[in-house]
Amino acid sequence: MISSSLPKAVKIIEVGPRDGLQNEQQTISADVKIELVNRLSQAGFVNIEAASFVSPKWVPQMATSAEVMAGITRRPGTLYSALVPNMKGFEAALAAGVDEVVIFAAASEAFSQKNINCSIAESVERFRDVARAAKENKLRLRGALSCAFGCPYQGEVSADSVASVVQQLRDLGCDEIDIADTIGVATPRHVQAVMQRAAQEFPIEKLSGHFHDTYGQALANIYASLEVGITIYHASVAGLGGCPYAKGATGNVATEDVLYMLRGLGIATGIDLDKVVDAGQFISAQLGRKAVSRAGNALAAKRGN
Ligand SMILES: CC(C)(COP(=O)([O-])OP(=O)([O-])OC[C@H]1O[C@@H](n2cnc3c(N)ncnc32)[C@H](O)[C@@H]1OP(=O)([O-])[O-])[C@@H](O)C(=O)NCCC(=O)NCCSC(=O)C[C@@](C)(O)CC(=O)[O-]
Repeated sequence: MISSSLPKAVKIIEVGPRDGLQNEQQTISADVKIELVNRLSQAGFVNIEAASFVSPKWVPQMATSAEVMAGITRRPGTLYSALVPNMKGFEAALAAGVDEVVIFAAASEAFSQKNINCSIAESVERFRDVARAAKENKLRLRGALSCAFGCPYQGEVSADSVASVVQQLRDLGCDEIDIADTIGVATPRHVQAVMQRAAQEFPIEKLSGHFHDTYGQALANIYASLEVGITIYHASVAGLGGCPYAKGATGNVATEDVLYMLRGLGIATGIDLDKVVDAGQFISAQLGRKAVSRAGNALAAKRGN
């Protein structure tokens, strides 16, 4: 059932420093990453995905994660999150002082193998220890579910496969679960169907939408998710991003575009759009290219920078 009214407020998780930068071919210094996180903190995000404690052989760009976590200025009220694939990653994340660990599974067997070198069942077993350790250390636990709308290796992914992994992540004790369109193939009705199926297994207010914009559908998919009551969204400043294990995947939906749309809809986020535009211009200049965010570039041009 689609509710006729949209939520009055939503939470935006800024994933640019992690999902956004992990696929960059050029080495980005820890100092630049720290400056980016600091600028995003000042913009008012309550949750920033700042790091990833994965194997540096698999994702070299994230090898500076401990340095980044040590160098940032923490804003009271902001949670700093990091991806953790196993206990080795958990120990590093704990030592680095992350507030929230993100275990990441897939709704597709093929993607699970390519991304974390094990089956979905094996990944859930591996995450069991991480989940227990997170609880023991009073860290927040988030579960990410990749390829919830399609897989680059096996194609279609059913809503029931998504629901089955949502159930398993719920049983591990996740506080929040991300339903991710890793390769950006979803369209609005499909998104609503999958979100509603996932919500049969996990409270809808703790489900989030993580949309890549590969096919230009991300804002439409967020609007469709708002219609069914999803109130947490991931976005990446300047539209940074791509997954190293999903060929052709482009960036996450740009945070500036999402904030611009939400502002127009009268939906509160608590985030200062101007400061996000500045952060987007900063990181794009560092990367030597124009930001992918249409709203970000338009607002920057209007201001004359
Ligand atoms: C899971 C593994 C480690 C398995 O990788 P493996 O090769 O099967 O594991 P292993 O246990 O044999 O370890 C291999 C080497 O990595 C080391 N190692 C092992 N673990 C760690 C660790 N945590 N931190 C640092 N080092 C580690 C380990 O010590 C060893 O080093 P060596 O002995 O060869 O020198 C690997 O596949 C991996 O790191 N994968 C991560 C891939 C990744 O980060 N992908 C992008 C994430 S984005 C995503 O998933 C989608 C999402 C969440 O963004 C949502 C969306 O957009 O849709």
